[in-house]
Amino acid sequence: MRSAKLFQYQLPMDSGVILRDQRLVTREGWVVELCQDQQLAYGEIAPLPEFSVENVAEAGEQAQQLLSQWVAGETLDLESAYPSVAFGISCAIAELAAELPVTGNYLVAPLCSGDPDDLVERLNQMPGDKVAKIKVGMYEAVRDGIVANMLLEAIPDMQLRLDANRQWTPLKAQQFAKYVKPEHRAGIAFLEEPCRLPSDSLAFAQQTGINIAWDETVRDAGFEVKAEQGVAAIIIKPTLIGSLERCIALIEQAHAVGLTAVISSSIESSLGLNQLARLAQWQTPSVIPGLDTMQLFQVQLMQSWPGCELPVIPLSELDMVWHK
Ligand SMILES: O=C(O)CCC(=O)C1=CC=C[C@@H](O)[C@@H]1C(=O)O
Ligand SMILES: [Mg+2]
Repeated sequence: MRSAKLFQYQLPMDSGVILRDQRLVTREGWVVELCQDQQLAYGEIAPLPEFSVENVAEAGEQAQQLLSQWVAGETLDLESAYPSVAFGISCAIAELAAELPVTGNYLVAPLCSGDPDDLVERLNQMPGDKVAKIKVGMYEAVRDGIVANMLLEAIPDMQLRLDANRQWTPLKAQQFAKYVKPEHRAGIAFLEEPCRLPSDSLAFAQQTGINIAWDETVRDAGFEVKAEQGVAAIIIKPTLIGSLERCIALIEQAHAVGLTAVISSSIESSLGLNQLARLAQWQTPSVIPGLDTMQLFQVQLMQSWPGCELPVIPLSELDMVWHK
């Protein structure tokens, strides 16, 4: 016996969350509940504005069609579903089948987009490998270079991840690199997407010795996982990529050619974030995932994220919009 429900959520965000061009005031999405033989399982469908191709309404509509098929015992074609829908439904199915292990990797790479002194403080308190992520490309490239160099000098055993989100021209990327002393460059685990064009990013990595990682490029049509000089990692944001199967296939391809795969958030609620931590522990156990995004919310959903004290909204407070 199978049944399914779809709940809608709207969660208030912290005041300063800016996506590419807009402020994200409210995070909207859906919670999938599957029930089979009295067993319940959950998944989150949360298309990210400006990043996802689908919007929240389109995702909800498609989720209802697929869930009806699931209840009827049909095989689902998640490969052609919207990425957020495929991810949310496949997580719930994997949870039901006890395929998605319950232990998670909750060691996150602290994310810093403001004061680098706060980051030094957090890193000094961090157990084990010191990994941090800073957003670059928002201010002067020279300033970014100085900040990166300062952090690498202050914490020599740190592995720094940087993310430029394709903001730099090749010239600006060079200006950045100029301020990072050559002896510190190996401390940069990777710089995500320095330039608008992947070919410029690749040339930058090869010229400067600063490793890069693909994030946006992974979602470009025709992307293939391959080993290239200067490329260290691929970033996998499952909500933007698709089903668990698709994410795992990408992770396996990355490992096969010697690339690191980093599971990263698309600003899911604590429900989805916990599942991402479990996916990370399962498929990329030795890599710190990019999941330091709980701080962007004002509330949590259904489950709490370890160490987070924000209030938790229970499922009973959400509107159930569909069931079968
Ligand atoms: O990768 C991480 O450590 C956290 C996730 C993260 O930085 C992002 C998630 C989603 C959209 C973006 O605002 C941002 C990114 O630029 O990658
Ligand atoms: Mg990015």
